[in-house]
Formats: sequence, structure tokens, C-alpha cells
Amino acid sequence: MSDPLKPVSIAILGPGTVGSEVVRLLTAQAEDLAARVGAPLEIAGIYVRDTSKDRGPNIPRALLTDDASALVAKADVVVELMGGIEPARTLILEAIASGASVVTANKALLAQHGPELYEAADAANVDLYFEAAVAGAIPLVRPVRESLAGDHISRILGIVNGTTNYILDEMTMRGLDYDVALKQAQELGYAEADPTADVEGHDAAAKAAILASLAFHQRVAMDDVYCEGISAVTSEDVIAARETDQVIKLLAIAERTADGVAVRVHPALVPMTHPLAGVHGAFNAVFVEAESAGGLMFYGQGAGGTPTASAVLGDLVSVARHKASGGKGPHESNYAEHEVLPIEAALTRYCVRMSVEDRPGVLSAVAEVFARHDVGIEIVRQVPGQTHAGLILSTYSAPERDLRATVSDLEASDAVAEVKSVLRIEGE
Ligand SMILES: NC(=O)C1=CN([C@@H]2O[C@H](COP(=O)(O)OP(=O)(O)OC[C@H]3O[C@@H](n4cnc5c(N)ncnc54)[C@H](O)[C@@H]3O)[C@@H](O)[C@H]2O)C=CC1
Ligand SMILES: N[C@@H](CC=O)C(=O)O
Ligand code: NA
Repeated sequence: MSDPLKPVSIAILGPGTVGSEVVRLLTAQAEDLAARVGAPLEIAGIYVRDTSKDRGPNIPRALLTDDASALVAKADVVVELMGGIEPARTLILEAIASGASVVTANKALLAQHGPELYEAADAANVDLYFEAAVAGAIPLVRPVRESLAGDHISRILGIVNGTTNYILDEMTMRGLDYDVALKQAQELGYAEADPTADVEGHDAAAKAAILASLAFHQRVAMDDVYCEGISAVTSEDVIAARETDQVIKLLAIAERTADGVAVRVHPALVPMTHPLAGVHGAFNAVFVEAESAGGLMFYGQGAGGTPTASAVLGDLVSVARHKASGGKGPHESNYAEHEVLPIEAALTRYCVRMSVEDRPGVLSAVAEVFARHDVGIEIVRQVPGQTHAGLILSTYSAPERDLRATVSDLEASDAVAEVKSVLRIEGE
């Protein structure tokens, strides 16, 4: 425990979209933060690669340094907002080894190297907080890690990536092209430095791995998460969804069943009437189902510099309080050993859009393929076409492996000219 009047020194690594807002708010709200912490927060330095570059009025030049290790060594709390694996991992380990607590928004790093970092933090008896790493401004890590620590979480389902929700929403509501919407998301500060992480679902998968680890009290790594992004979603898919009163959302789903835990990220059709359909722009929404609490819903801004800075500052106040007055946050809880199940075992529903030969007997040939794999058809819609007829079939819930085998046989069937898209259905 330090002297309560002694300032808590903060190192900021990476004053980008989020980091620059953290620095601005640390200065603008200095008095309130000092009162809440019980000691002033003092920025010891800001690590950048190029100290000569002007970074605007919010980033005082005098605080810039290009010597990250020296900065980390003199800080009580290190706030890592550079992103990426290295040098973030090494600098966080250096911080922990020198006795500093760490606040990070780096989900990619936590999903890949979380165990190493949690173990180092526990061994050094320092805090490692990461509220901003999952669903931006929304308090979600803390509720799952602390508020629900006495309950049994069975399912988490939601939208956890702002960039892809923004893109799909702009395509749906304004008919924007995918590329234009992505560019806008980048300009608004929602996207990762390499937006492939967003559009291919890796960012959502990292968040899903972190949430599943916290919810199920075991280690779930990035590689355990089945992941499909939105880069294959076309304007035609978006229009077809709208015509049937559905929207396409990128969902993260973590479930605990009698057989184990399953974690997946993929685009899905959601009925317009479902609350997730009303989540627009870069907002996120996450449903948590727990045995005693029942259903909980978390909603708010999932990306953007200022909202994310709010989550970082919340963590910073907590860990700085511990530095000023003693105490420590929760350590990693990883005692459970449920099997991590493959996607093939998941029960899902498919919507298959295809063009078929426009001749008698085709519908029964198609129906036979579904029956062959014991997959029930719930809804059939036929759309007249010029050379071929359009057919949209929605299935009842079935094991993913049977649904895949059905699609594979449809592709090989003489009755089917082309399987145009396959989307899972969720939220009904
Ligand atoms: N932008 C957002 O809405 C959110 C971002 N995050 C996470 O926050 C972190 C930061 O994200 P942004 O601020 O959006 O990124 P950014 O790219 O705007 O900022 C990163 C900053 O770190 C610097 N940096 C990167 N690598 C460096 C290195 N090797 N040495 C020195 N400086 C380096 C960059 O020059 C830049 O100034 C990432 O981990 C991201 O995943 C989390 C939630 C929301
Ligand atoms: N790129 C991420 C930023 C927040 O985590 C997103 O779009 O959600
Ligand atoms: Na959050």
C-alpha cells in the first residue's frame, strides 16, 4: 500500500483513437478522479514511436517518450492501448514484473496469451483489468467476472463487434455498399488497425473467448472458437433477409451444455422483432443467461475512442484505488474442465437460398435431400425467376454436421442449379 497522498503514476502506451481520449479525460477530469481514487493520477509518460510528431492539443509533447521499458519501469499502473501482440505482451509482462498493475483494451492479446498474463499478474499480486477489451463502453467483463461470480452462466449471446454491426446496419438501413460502410467505420474509429480482424470475425471471436473463459471458469482460447466473418455477406443476402422480415447480424454465442462448452461467431438471420435487430450502428448488445439471475441484457456503445476510454478509466480508477489504499481485484478463475465442443455438435438452424430447375418434381427432390439427413423443413418460399426458380428453405433446429451434409448434397443434386447462400437463424 502506498501513501494515500502520493500520486499514482500512470504510463500510457499508444495514444491512438482510444489512448488519446484516455489522456484527454485524465487531464479534464483530474480533480474528480483524484477524489474517487483517494490520490492524484499523474501521467508519468506516453509511449510513442516518434516523439517529434505533433499529436494535437490533448497530448502534451513533454510527456512523449520512445523508451517504453524505462516508462513502464517507473509507473504504478500501465495502460496498454497499442493493440497487437508484440511489443504489447512483453511490455505488459515487464510492467507486471516491476510491480505495476495493468489496464488493457487488447482482446487479441488476451485471447491468445491471457493465461500467461493472468498467471504473471497473480504471481506478482498486481491487477490486470480489461473491461474495454469486450464490448467497448458496456460494463460486461466486470458483471460476468464479479457480479455473477455466485451464479451459473449457461449462455451468452450477442453482438460484440461495432464495426461489423455498423457495416451490416448501413447495408440494411441505407443500402450502402460493403466497402463504403467499412471505410466509414474506419474513419469513425471503430475498426481495428487491420480491419480484417473485424470483418473476418477474429475480433468477435477473441471477445467470445474472453467472455466464455470468465463465464465458464475455464480457459477458452481463440482457437477454440468457431469463427466466420461477414466478408461473404452480399447485398443480395441483406435484401433477401429484409424481404422476410429478418436482419443479418454478426453474433457471438457461448453455451454450456451437458456435454461441454461451445463458442462460435458467425453471421446469422435475426427476426426484425428480436431486440438484437434493433441494435444499430456501432452499438453492441449482449444477453447473458444465468441459472439464478435469469436473463440479463447489456447494451451500449461497443466501439469508438470516447466510449472505450470510459471503460479504460473505470478500470484505471479501480486499480489506482488499490495502489493508493490497498486491495486487489479478482484473480483468474479457471478451475472448470468442460470439454470444448466442435461446431459440428452445435444445434443450429439454417436458411438455404438456392436457384433450382423450374420443372415438376424439383421440390420433392430437394425435400428428399433434407429428409435423407433427418433435417426438418419449417418454411419454404419460392421466388419466380427467368431461367431458374428461387427457393428459400428454413430448417428446424438440427446438428450442424447434418445441416452441412444436407447443403453438400444439395450442391451435388441435379435439381439444384446453385446454392446461393447459407445463413444460420438465431433468436427465435
Ligand atoms: N477503437 C475502438 O473502438 C476500440 C479499440 N479497442 C482496443 O484498443 C486498442 C487500441 O485501439 P485504437 O486506439 O483503436 O488503435 P489505434 O491504432 O488508433 O491506436 C494505437 C496506437 O498505438 C500506437 N502503436 C501501435 N503499435 C505500436 C508500437 N509497436 N510501438 C509504439 N506505438 C505503437 C499507434 O501508433 C497508435 O498511436 C486495441 O487493442 C484495440 O483492439 C478496444 C475497444 C474499442
Ligand atoms: N474494432 C472493434 C473495436 C472495439 O472492440 C469493434 O469494431 O468492435
Ligand atoms: Na466493456
